[in-house]
Amino acid sequence: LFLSMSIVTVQLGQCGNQIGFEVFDALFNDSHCPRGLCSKKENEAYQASCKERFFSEEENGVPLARAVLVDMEPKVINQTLSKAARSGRWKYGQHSCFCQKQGSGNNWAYGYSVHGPRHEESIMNLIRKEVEKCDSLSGFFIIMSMAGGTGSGLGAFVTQNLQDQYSSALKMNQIIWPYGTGEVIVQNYNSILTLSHLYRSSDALLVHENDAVHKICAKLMNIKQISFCDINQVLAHQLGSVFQPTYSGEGSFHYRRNPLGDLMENLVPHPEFKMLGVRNIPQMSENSLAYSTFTWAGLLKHLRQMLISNAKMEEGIDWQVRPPLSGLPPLGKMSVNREIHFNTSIANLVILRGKDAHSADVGAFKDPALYTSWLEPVHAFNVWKTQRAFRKYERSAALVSNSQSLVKPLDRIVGKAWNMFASRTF
Ligand SMILES: Nc1nc2c(ncn2[C@@H]2O[C@H](COP(=O)(O)OP(=O)(O)OP(=O)(O)O)[C@@H](O)[C@H]2O)c(=O)[nH]1
Repeated sequence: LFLSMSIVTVQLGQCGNQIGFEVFDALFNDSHCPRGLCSKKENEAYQASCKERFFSEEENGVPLARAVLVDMEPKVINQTLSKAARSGRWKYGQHSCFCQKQGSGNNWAYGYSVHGPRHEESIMNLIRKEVEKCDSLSGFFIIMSMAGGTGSGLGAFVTQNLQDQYSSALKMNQIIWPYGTGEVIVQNYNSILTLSHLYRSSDALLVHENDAVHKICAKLMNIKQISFCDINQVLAHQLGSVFQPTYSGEGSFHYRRNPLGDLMENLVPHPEFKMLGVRNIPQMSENSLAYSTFTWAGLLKHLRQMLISNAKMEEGIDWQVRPPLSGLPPLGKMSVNREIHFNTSIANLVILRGKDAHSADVGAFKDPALYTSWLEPVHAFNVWKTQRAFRKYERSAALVSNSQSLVKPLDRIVGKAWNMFASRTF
């Protein structure tokens, strides 16, 4: 009766497949972490809930990721399959991959208009088989880059098909925002095409910026030579801290059944605003973690300031930024310089994991000054909790927000694309 509904993940292109692997690995490792810091019974319920969401069981007992892997070239898929098999703890299904010999060469239209229609039937069949393995389906989690060809073009095509064929299931896309500089020349075109298509067919876009995660690896994790693998592990950690089970309500010890549905309900109150970002705290290397202790009050104070000052990590937060004073007319508000940098939210969800999570005070996130005035502030904030600690963190918090923070990066990409178009680069 209280089993969780399942999520089918679709991993597309190099980026989607590499991230997908790290996500399943993080989920599995966390749910089998020996130090859950909670009762045995509670830990077992947590494991069962995670399993039902993200894994199905093979006959010999090895969990299989509820995932479909799609790429137009075999290299990354083969690497991904063998990494999972080598973990010895979970793997991908033998018949869950679709790949071809030739990529899309960063050509979005090729992914969307050529590969998509050509392989539609095979890909949708694989997805259908995965859906049929679920007792009940919460929805789809679609992982892809925004700037490549296969992941983004084909990903937009597949998302649209999912919308047509599974209109009542939720679709959340995890999209990777490209580095600001030094990547493929057509990334701005590709990004705009991806976003405009997903805006019509997806229920929510969870965005991670490569530049921001790169900085976290450098500053918080102290990694010197940063690889995609490092970036993907940080990203997977953030996603795990959002998608692992939490109690269904205040005082309840049952885990939430429909994670995607609840997430949308809490964070997407208006269908025109569906770009979400994640922040988490604390985030550090295992060495540093061994010597640190945290209080809920301290973590939440920092997390709130990260939100309102639009910082992606704890280091370098601007503590000058304050919510605008209520009662002043909008123009009056803007005249105070520090308030210009204030990041207004539509909705926020705070997720607390670990010791005494029930006693943490999240009142500061309920302040109406944090939110837009055209929605009822009572619906704008939600909190999910569990006593079960996440990975090695005795206490940790994640924040998923629907806020203004992506407006600037979006302006930048649109501006660059127009410039290229105006100088006839296409
Ligand atoms: N975070 C992260 N970003 C990646 C990874 N691999 C590629 N990217 C980003 O994804 C974009 C390129 O998309 P890819 O996924 O490599 O391309 P593809 O979808 O396989 O498409 P084609 O190569 O054109 O067939 C760039 O913005 C890269 O920075 C990864 O493993 N992690």
